[in-house]
Amino acid sequence: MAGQFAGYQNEIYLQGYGGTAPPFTTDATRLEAAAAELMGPEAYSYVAGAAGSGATASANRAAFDRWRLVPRMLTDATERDLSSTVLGTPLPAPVLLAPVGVQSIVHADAERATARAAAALGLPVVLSTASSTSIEDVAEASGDGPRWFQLYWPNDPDVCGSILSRAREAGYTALVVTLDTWTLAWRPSDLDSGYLPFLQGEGMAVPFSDPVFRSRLDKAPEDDLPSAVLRWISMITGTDRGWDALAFLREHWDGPIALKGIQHPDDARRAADAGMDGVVVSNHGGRQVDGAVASLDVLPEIVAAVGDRLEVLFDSGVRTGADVVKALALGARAVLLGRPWVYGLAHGGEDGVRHVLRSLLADLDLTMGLSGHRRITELTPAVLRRA
Ligand SMILES: Cc1cc2nc3c(=O)[nH]c(=O)nc-3n(C[C@H](O)[C@H](O)[C@H](O)COP(=O)(O)O)c2cc1C
Ligand SMILES: CCCCC(=O)C(=O)O
Repeated sequence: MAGQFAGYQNEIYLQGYGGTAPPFTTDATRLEAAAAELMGPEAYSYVAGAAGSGATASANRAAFDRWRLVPRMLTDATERDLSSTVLGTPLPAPVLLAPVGVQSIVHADAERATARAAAALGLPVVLSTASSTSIEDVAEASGDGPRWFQLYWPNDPDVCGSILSRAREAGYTALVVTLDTWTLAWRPSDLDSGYLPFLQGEGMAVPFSDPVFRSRLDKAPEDDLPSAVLRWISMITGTDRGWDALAFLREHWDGPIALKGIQHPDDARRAADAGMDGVVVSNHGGRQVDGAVASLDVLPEIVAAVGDRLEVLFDSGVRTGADVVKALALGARAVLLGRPWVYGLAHGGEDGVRHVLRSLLADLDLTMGLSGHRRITELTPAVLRRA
């Protein structure tokens, strides 16, 4: 197990392609700057953008900086095993690819490229309902790789049931239900460019390939795109359902379910009361409520509230191996990574995503070893100090 991921460091040195030379940088900030040059300005703003002033997106990063690792010496951490099981899925390391919609605006290979890169490393993709590739096509690209499905919850029960049964059929094992985006937040960069990919029919592959959704339309999406898009948007927006409605999902999904976008311990308790298997502590990467609390800042209290009843996953702001260690030490079962691999996709499709994931895993592996930790279970709050 030693160097299972750390070996990528040697590979880079030996081939002499570190820094900003080809193929790609290993630094998250430079990666984003380079992606900005490669992507169209609208697509870049959409991916990088945040709600409002960007206060929550910045707070997500600042929260990591308030915790520091305390490395331990002579612990014999040369042999390391980062493996873990998350919502029933055995993983080589507790890292998943966060659900990210409309990947066609980033690269022509879109979700297929991402699925292949993730599968090569044994990390799960969480396929977005707002995908630009269908459930079945991504399953095919993912092959034997682990895959989960993220639901934007249609208020038409038959449409919802149809999408869920397609995902189960196609081998997606866990369901992530996103609750924090029942309407899009105020996002100035997209408003200023007047850019919303959905209105151009991007990110519609899941509903448009669904027979039940199609049966709800007067005209097929191929004949009347705007009406089909608006019909779908009207189905997934609104907050007419309450906690009771989770019973419907429990009935229609026989695998684990996690609720994404949880930020209050009482909501986490309600998730546990409703028979959910997990929550994802997340503020959607600062894309929804501007001024919302940093995701990492609420993680400990949510773990304290429900950590013994369900699995607590985490996202928003993870960029480095040390960030992963900090989130796991504060009680996360696993972390989801968002924007960085999307920038990798912009750089080089499947290779770019793989590079970003391998870089993060190598950094995580080295940070674990150099801090004196061999296993994920050794990460507890005791390995951190407040800065
Ligand atoms: C371009 C983009 C699209 C996203 N699309 C979705 C989505 O379709 N469903 C969802 O649950 N979250 C979506 N998210 C949120 C991510 O799943 C995740 O919560 C967030 O990106 C994590 O923060 P990070 O980017 O700082 O790592 C999206 C994020 C970005 C940047
Ligand atoms: C319906 C919104 C899908 C994309 C998304 O979640 C985001 O842009 O943050």
